[in-house]
Formats: sequence, structure tokens, C-alpha cells
Amino acid sequence: MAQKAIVIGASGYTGAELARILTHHPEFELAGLYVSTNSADANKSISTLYPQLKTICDLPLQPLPEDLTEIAQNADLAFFGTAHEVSANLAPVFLQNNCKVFDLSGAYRVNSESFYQEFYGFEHKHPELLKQAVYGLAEWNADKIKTTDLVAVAGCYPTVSQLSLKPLIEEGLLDVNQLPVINAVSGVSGAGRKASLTSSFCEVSLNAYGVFNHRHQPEIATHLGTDVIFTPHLGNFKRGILATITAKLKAGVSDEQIKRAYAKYYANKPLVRVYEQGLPSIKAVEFSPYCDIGFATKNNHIIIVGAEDNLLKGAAAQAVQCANIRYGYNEVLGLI
Ligand SMILES: NC(=O)C1=CN([C@@H]2O[C@H](COP(=O)(O)OP(=O)(O)OC[C@H]3O[C@@H](n4cnc5c(N)ncnc54)[C@H](OP(=O)(O)O)[C@@H]3O)[C@@H](O)[C@H]2O)C=CC1
Ligand SMILES: CC(=O)N[C@@H](CCC(=O)OP(=O)(O)O)C(=O)O
Repeated sequence: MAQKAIVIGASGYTGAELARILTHHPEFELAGLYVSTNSADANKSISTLYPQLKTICDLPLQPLPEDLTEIAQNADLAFFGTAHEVSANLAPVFLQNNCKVFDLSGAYRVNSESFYQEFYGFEHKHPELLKQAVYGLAEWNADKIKTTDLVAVAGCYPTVSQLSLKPLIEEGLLDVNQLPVINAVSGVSGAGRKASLTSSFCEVSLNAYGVFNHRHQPEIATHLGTDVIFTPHLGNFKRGILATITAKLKAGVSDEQIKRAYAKYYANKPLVRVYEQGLPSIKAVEFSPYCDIGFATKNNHIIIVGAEDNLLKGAAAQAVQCANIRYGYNEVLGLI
């Protein structure tokens, strides 16, 4: 029997991607779409907001009631495409009612109470769940994902950054005395659907932001186990992230060793495509669940270029990939 999946925050960009993926998923049945209690979109069909879903998914966006018990009891798994603090407060009632949680926000990604005050600006009300949450970087944490009921899906920039760097760090190929430098450009959908001045059409250009203080720097450094310099940029396109990462190699490391390192970790990982030649672009990954990686070396330095669709491998597709892993399905089920 199909597992009943619901999406909370379904009117948002990642929520709509989840609705689309789950509609086609052969094992998960999309059993409900939810928005906030007083949402301006309450009771509208999702396809009135996203016409590309017309006839594919026309389910209504139901406002959440105050008591979530019944919704939690009737679902096997819930995806949260909600803001960090909203997700932090939603998780307990779902877990208490035996509903598995796949949270796309940052609410459970780092096991440290003070981290949330410092980088997210709110006090975490459920620190006990931080210990229980598993970081949903699917290619690296499958064993732990298989046994948890709370997956904190990795962030968009952290996913492409870590997938690019981790094999080289694990194999000891980098000279970590020189911090890896990650420069990444994101499309505007990374900021979510809600209108804001910085994401409005006439304001968007190409600019760095969050310099030395973006919350994804500590997320990347924590899970990578090494410090990094991370600078995000906002570009004038809708979706996709391109990360250009510069790092120093240990003396004598060859291209062959680097290729072997990537092959060791990703040869059997269908959603990470490592290029034999050339470098990826956003064009190669937009609207797809892949993270593409290419590299070039010179004078003991490596430049790695990683690309993903922020709404898919950086969010909704990786969330479903984690759910597939949790239920023991092929990790790409419903994704490619
Ligand atoms: N956009 C991206 O590229 C990525 C986003 N993420 C994370 O995923 C989460 C969702 O992002 P995104 O889809 O961009 O966000 P959006 O702003 O596009 O959507 C947010 C959704 O949450 C709903 N919502 C707001 N308040 C509540 C509430 N109290 N209870 C239930 N639903 C609520 C909104 O609907 P309404 O206000 O009408 O209720 C809307 O459906 C965020 O935590 C984000 O950080 C992660 C990786 C990538
Ligand atoms: C372009 C843009 O604004 N991007 C967002 C990151 C995307 C996101 O939602 O962050 P998580 O992956 O942590 O959930 C930002 O910089 O805050």
C-alpha cells in the first residue's frame, strides 16, 4: 500500500516542486497540501498558483488547523517547505504521531542550540530533537537516514558545496591549511516566493551578499569538518546554483587521484554526475535532480565547479531522495 505523503508550505517554490514530484511518485501518495492558517492562498487549487500543474495536480491548499494531531495521524510522511522557525515548531507533533518528517528548512540541520540564536535569530524550542535529526545530504548519510524519523534536508548552497569538496577531504587530497574558497551564484527562487525588494525584477542584478556572515558557512563547515570561506551571490535568473570552489591540493596530488576520489564516492550515486571533461553549467541541471561536478587543476590548486537546481537537488528532489532511502526504495524513484 502506498505511503501517504503531505506537504506543508505547498504554495511555496519548494512546496510546489514537492507536489509535482509526489504526484508522479509510484510509492508515495500525495495525500494533502497545506499552507498557514491565515494564508491568502487558503483553499485555492495549487494549479491556480502554478498553472504548469493544471490537470497534473489540482489539489487544494488547505489551511492548517490549530490542532495538527489528526493531520499527523493520517499521514505516513510529511515534507515541510516552511520557514526555519515554522518547521522547528511543526516537527514535534508529527513525530509524536508516528509521521516521518523531511524538513527542507534549516531548523534541524546543526546539533547546537546556540547556533540557532546566533545564525537564525530565534531560540530553538526543541533542542532534544536536534540530537535525533539526521542531516539529509543523501549521498553521504544514507545509513543514518535509513533509521531516523527526522531528516533535516541539507541546504541548497551546502549541498553543492559539500558534494564537490567531500571526496577530496575524505581522501586527504587537500591542503586544508589554505581554506577552500566557495563562490556561489544562486537564482532568485532561492529566496522563496514571497515578494521582497531585493528579489524584485528591477532590483535583481548580480551581487554578493551575506559576506562572512551567511548561515550556510557554519552549516557547510560543521558537516564538512573543515572551515571554509563561503560567499553567496544573487544572479538575475530564476533557478539554479553554480558554485566555483578554489582549494589548494597537497603537494604531488595528481588529476588521476582526484578522479579516483570522486569515482570512489559517486560511481554508484546516480544523482551526482562527475564530468570526465569540461565544467558544468546551470543549463545542464535546471529542472533536474542532479548535481554536476567538474574540475581543473594547475600549480597545486584545484578549481571545482558544481551545479544544481536549488529547488530540486538543493531542496525538493533531495528531500524525496532521502524519503526513498528511508523507505528502502531505489533512491531515484520518482525523480528521473
Ligand atoms: N527556495 C530554495 O531554493 C530553497 C529553500 N529551502 C528552504 O525550504 C523552505 C521553503 O522555502 P521556499 O519554498 O523557498 O519558501 P516560500 O517562501 O516559497 O514558501 C513558504 C511556504 O510556507 C507557507 N507558510 C508560511 N507560514 C506558514 C506556517 N506558519 N505554517 C504553514 N505554512 C506556512 C507559505 O504559504 P502561506 O504564507 O500562504 O501560508 C508557503 O507555502 C525554507 O525553509 C527554505 O529555507 C531549502 C533549500 C532551497
Ligand atoms: C538566493 C537566496 O536568497 N538564497 C537563500 C538560500 C536558500 C535557502 O532557502 O536556504 P536553505 O537552503 O538554508 O533553506 C539565502 O541566501 O538565504
